[in-house]
Amino acid sequence: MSVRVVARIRPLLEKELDKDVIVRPDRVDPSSPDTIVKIPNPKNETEEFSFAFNGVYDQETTQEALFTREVQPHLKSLFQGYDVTIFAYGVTGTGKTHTMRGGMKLADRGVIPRLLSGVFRRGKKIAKDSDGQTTVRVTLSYYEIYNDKVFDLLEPPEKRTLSGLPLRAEANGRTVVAGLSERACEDLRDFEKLYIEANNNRVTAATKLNAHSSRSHAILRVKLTQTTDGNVLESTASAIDLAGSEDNRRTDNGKERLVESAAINKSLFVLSQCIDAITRGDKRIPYRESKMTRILSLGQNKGITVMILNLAPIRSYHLDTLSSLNVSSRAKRIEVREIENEVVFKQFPKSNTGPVAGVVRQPLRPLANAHNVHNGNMAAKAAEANKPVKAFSVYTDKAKPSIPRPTPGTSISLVPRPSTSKRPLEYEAASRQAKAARPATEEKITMSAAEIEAMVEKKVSEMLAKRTAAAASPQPAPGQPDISEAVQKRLEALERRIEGEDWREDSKSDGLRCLLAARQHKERGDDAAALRAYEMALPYFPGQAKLLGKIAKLRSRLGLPAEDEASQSLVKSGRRRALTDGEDEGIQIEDGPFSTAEEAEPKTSKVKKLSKSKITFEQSSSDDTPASPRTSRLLEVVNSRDLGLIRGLVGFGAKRAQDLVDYLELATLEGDDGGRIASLDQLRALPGMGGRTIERAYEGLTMA
Ligand SMILES: Nc1ncnc2c1ncn2[C@@H]1O[C@H](COP(=O)(O)OP(=O)(O)OP(=O)(O)O)[C@@H](O)[C@H]1O
Repeated sequence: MSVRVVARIRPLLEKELDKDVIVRPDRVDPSSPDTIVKIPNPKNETEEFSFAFNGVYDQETTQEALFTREVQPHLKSLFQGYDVTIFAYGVTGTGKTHTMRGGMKLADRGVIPRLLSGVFRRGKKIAKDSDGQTTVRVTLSYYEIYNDKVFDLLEPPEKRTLSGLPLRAEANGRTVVAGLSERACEDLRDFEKLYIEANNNRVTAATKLNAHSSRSHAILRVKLTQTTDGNVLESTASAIDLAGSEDNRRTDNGKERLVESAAINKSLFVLSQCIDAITRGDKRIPYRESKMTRILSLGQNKGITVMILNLAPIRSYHLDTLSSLNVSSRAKRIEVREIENEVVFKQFPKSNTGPVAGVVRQPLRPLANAHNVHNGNMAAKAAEANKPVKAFSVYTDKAKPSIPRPTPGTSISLVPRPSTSKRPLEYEAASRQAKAARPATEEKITMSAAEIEAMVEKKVSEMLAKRTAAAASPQPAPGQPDISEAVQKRLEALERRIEGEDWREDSKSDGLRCLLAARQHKERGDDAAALRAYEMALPYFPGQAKLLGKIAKLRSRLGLPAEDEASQSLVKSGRRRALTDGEDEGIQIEDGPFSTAEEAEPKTSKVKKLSKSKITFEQSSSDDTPASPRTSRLLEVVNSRDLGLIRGLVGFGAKRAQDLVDYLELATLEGDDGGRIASLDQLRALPGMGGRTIERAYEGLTMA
């Protein structure tokens, strides 16, 4: 079954009554329910885009109706041993919290209290119908991901550590939060008490857009344990209220909010990247890039997933709405193999020694968990059936011709696009075949270094533009030389670094990742998403003329007003403050000016001026005067991208050298200057190269 994606359009708020409504539900034919969301093309208002979903709920939809249609049917499956995940996605202020949590009045209660009510009711019925043979135990854990750190909401805020709780991958493929508390819940009253208390712990702060904006992703896990004659069946319902993405210019966020916002936007951005990667059938899904995506493991959790896309109907959300519609309509194409949890024989704790309602620390379980040990069974079953163990795949309807990409001026209907990508294992098999078919070319490594470099760059470009699926064809395209194993290894190493853990902690890579994603969106023709990604990259590279140029171009293409300088500088100053204060280790960037002398805007160059005034060596070789031999030598070493040579520079350790090389390789993809550094100013403008770094390297050069 694919991830079920439904859209809910919220009503106008009191302050919006005079606003222009641009989002409307529609249906395929008059007798069917709404399944389509229509929204004008921002470039041509006379046309409308249509996005198809599994269900669309209009402004009049009550909390009860939504629950009855979308959640209640899965309660039975939950008790049959399937895991159920329900999550709300959408821009800030679109009604996610309202949908998931709702209000205090009975009619206003959202999905979560209704879900719990259903669980308790059904649990009691099962116990009664079995004459007490079956016991049903409900335990809760509730946590939030705030600035990419996990905090237990069932614990008071004073108990939080700076780094939050760690995540751990279990043998069954699930990601769990280590050291999370669990509390047993006897009935709805128990739950409500806990839930209200925990929500008070949740980090909320007012923004201009929404006075009760939630600044964290909140994840409630309801664990159901059914025991009959010592046999235990466990299943979990997860209800997730994601924080909303937001545009910092629109929300007028302060500095602290900017840091939060960067973390929220990043995780949601990674989520959209994961959705894209899964639907394309990529081998590597970037789950690990954010804690939220690791936990959500969209398409990997083996149960039932419902994504509720919340939408605001008004024009001020136009581009944001389009962007969420794009992401969610792609999510619909993720297919999840439903696998029910196995009944496990287990010595259930005797009632006199077992935990009662109260705090129970979830033990650090051994990797081979006694419960829900799917992996072995799954693997065995999969082997039997000759099926991949992986629980997701993408619809691939190769017989159908591909639907052309939406172009401006065309009304599109985003029904699932036939994908040309392969399922993961097919892909792997194909890539193995491709390697096997390679030996003949492997032997003749007669390329020059420049040719190899060009090949690497071309290949990296393909990889990073996520075209690898196409490249996985067993036969190389006619006329295209295959690449050697050595080059292949180099590419893979680079890709690993980009995808890898080292980069995740490094904010420079976050910025680069945004640039890469922007480029991918641009290639797909999704200008709105590209603009968003470029704008997300801006705080990492403030004042970069090229980046600002791209943003300005896209904004004008999308018919948006030019970038507001004041808000830009707010983003920049907020970013810089966050960096210098070191408030958030997750997004720290190294020291130094980020702008080149030519590119920086005057008001952002305070730090730059300070560091520049200390520099006594050759200031710049960017003007017409020829560079000194020392400058030339330094640039030559840098542009060689030779790790050995670069590490020979004073102040360049392994990490800094590798970062520089990676940056240059990635910059090659972005820029039209071939990623070459032409001046000291340009070099100083690279992330991590500021401060005294370049001065020391320059002074440390010994000239023959
Ligand atoms: N279906 C609805 N019916 C009535 N009011 C709604 C509905 N959906 C949202 N609202 C109202 O809209 C406002 C914003 O909703 P909410 O706080 O749920 O947004 P959100 O998407 O969770 O925002 P954030 O991401 O900032 O947390 C609230 O005042 C809420 O009561």
